[in-house]
Amino acid sequence: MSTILDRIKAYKLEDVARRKAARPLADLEDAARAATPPRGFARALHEASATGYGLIAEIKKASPSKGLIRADFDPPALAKAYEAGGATCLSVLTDAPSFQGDDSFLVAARAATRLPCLRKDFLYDPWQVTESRALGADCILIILASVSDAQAAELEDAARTWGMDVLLEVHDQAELERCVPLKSGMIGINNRNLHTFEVTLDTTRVLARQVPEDRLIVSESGLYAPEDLADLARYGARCFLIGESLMRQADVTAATRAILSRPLTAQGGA
Ligand SMILES: O=C(O)c1ccccc1NCC(=O)[C@H](O)[C@H](O)COP(=O)(O)O
Repeated sequence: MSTILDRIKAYKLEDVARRKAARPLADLEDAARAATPPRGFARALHEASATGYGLIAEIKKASPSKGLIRADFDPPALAKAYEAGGATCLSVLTDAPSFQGDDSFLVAARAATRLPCLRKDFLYDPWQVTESRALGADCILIILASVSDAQAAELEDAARTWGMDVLLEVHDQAELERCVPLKSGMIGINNRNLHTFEVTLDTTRVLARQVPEDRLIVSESGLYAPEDLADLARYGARCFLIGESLMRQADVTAATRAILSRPLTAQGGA
């Protein structure tokens, strides 16, 4: 039986084929070269997590698991609200069919702040990596559950060619082991199973201990309270990717400050 991730992959491959047919590669590469330089996504997270938490705050209108999350949706205003609240980086969903995202949201959010931005989308083809840079992305996501080893290496190489960082996303031990030959220093542990939508912070509790020490851990999804961050910090996660729980708040700046409000101690807990 096909899962949501299978369905996303199927329509994404068709969408990429359409986009490639509509835009010559040379034109896309010109746009990528003309984009403002990458802002150092991984560097920002390393710096923030040296003394506290690194927060990737997500601009997310809707999702397959929750439907519409935020009706009052203004990406530049949300980007500014996150920046004022202390976010380290932004994640912007650009996928339309499942998340009501749009490429223009990334462009507008990045232009509104100085924060490095992740293009949160489903990438299978190096063409999409070049497109991400042309849109201004500072980082791309590679979802190990949805690509082969060869595809992951190819996407990573393309991102490095454009000076972008890469967040490698895993959900189980087998996917984590597949990251070993890859070069990116950031491992995102997604607490959400993208096939079943089940969310448990135990995913981070179990996998974080197995991540090599030279990689930066980002715990993703299902984070609602400062206590969640403090708890996962004890397992070695100092960086977090949070969408829904912040997007549901009227005052996004206050919510961002609040979730970051339990700072780390020297022992790594709060
Ligand atoms: O959010 C979903 O329902 C979803 C379904 C299928 C594939 C991906 C999905 N989400 C992408 C994400 O990983 C999250 O947007 C991100 O980690 C933030 O999660 P949350 O804080 O729970 O909104």
